[in-house]
Amino acid sequence: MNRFINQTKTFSAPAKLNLFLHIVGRRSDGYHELETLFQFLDHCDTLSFTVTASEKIQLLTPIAGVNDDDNLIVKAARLLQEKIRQDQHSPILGVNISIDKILPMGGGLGGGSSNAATVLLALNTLWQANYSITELAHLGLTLGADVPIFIHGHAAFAQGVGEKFTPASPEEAWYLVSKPNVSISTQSVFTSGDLPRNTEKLEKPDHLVNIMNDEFFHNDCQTMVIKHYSEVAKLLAWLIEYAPSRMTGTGACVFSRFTSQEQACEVQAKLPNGITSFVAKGLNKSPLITQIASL
Ligand SMILES: C[C@@](CO)(OP(=O)(O)O)[C@H](O)COP(=O)(O)OP(=O)(O)OC[C@H]1O[C@@H](n2ccc(N)nc2=O)[C@H](O)[C@@H]1O
Ligand SMILES: Nc1ncnc2c1ncn2[C@@H]1O[C@H](COP(=O)(O)OP(=O)(O)O)[C@@H](O)[C@H]1O
Repeated sequence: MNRFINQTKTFSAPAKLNLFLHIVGRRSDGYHELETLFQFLDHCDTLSFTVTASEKIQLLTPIAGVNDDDNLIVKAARLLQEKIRQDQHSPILGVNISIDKILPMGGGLGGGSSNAATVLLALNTLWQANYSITELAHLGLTLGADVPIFIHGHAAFAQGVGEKFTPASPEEAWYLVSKPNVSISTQSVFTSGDLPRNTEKLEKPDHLVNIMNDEFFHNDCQTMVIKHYSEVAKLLAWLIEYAPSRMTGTGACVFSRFTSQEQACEVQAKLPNGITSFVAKGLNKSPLITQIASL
C-alpha cells in the first residue's frame, strides 16, 4: 500500500539563470552545443500533489494560454506514469496537481522545465517509483533541454545541449531580474542567421571567476536579440549604468547582479514604466532537493 495516497505534498519549482551562455557548435540534428553556467534563484512556482488511487492525472489549476495537453506539468506526469506502466508491476496511481505560477513564461528563466522537473522528482517519490536521478534526468531531457539541470539540483557548468554537468559554486549574489515587454521564442533565436555559433570552448570549468566580465563570459544569444528587439537593447543599456547586467537563456529576461538585496531593490524602484521585475537570491542548491529528501 502506498503511504502517500490521499495526502497532499507541496514542492518548489525554482527559476534558473544562465550566468553566461556560449554557443560552441551545432550538432547534425540542428541542436546547438552550449557551454553555460546554471544557477537557481529563490523565486519559485509552487506545486501541490495529491496522490489518488485512480489512474487519472489532473491539473486543477490550468495555466492561461497553455493547453493541458501541452502543459509540461501534465506531460511530465504522463511520461513518468507511462514508464512505470512499462517497467513495473505495481498498481498505477494517479494525481491531482495544482500550481501557484509566479515565474514569467518564455523569459529564459526555465519555468516550464522547472515545473516538469518538480513533477518528475515529486511523483517518483510519491508514486514510489524509485528511479535514479540519472534515469529521471534522461526522461526529462525528452521534454526539454533545461529539465535535467532542475533534476540535478546543483548549480553547474553545463555542456552538450545543457545535459552534461560539472557542479560549480558561483557566488550566491542578489539579482534584479527584469522582463522587457516582449516575447521571444527559443526556436526563433536558434534558427537566426545572426547567431554566433563558434565561441571557443572553455572545456574545463576550473576558472569560472569574474563571470560578469564580458571579455571572457557572455550570452551569445544577447547580441542577436539586442539587434532585433529594441526593448531588450534599451533595458540592458539602462541597467548597465547601475550594475553588471546580462540576458538569461534566449531572453527576454535580463539579470543585474548586486551584493545586497537593498541595492537590488533600490534599482528596481527606479525601473522604467512597463518593465515587470523581481529581486531574488542566487542559490547553488535547489530548494526542491531538500524538500524531496525530507519526505
Ligand atoms: C536556451 C536555453 C538555455 O538554458 O534556455 P531558455 O532560454 O529556453 O530557457 C535552453 O537550452 C533551451 O531549453 P528548452 O527551452 O528546454 O529548449 P527545447 O524545448 O529543448 O528546444 C526548443 C528549440 O530550440 C532549439 N534548441 C534548443 C536547445 C539547444 N541547445 N539548441 C537548439 O537549437 C531547437 O530548435 C528546439 O526545437
Ligand atoms: N508548466 C508550464 N509553465 C510554463 N510554460 C509552459 C508550461 N508548460 C508548457 N509551457 C510552454 O513553454 C514555453 C516556455 O516556457 P518557459 O519554460 O517558462 O520559458 P523559457 O524556456 O524561455 O525559460 C511557454 O511559452 C509555454 O507555452
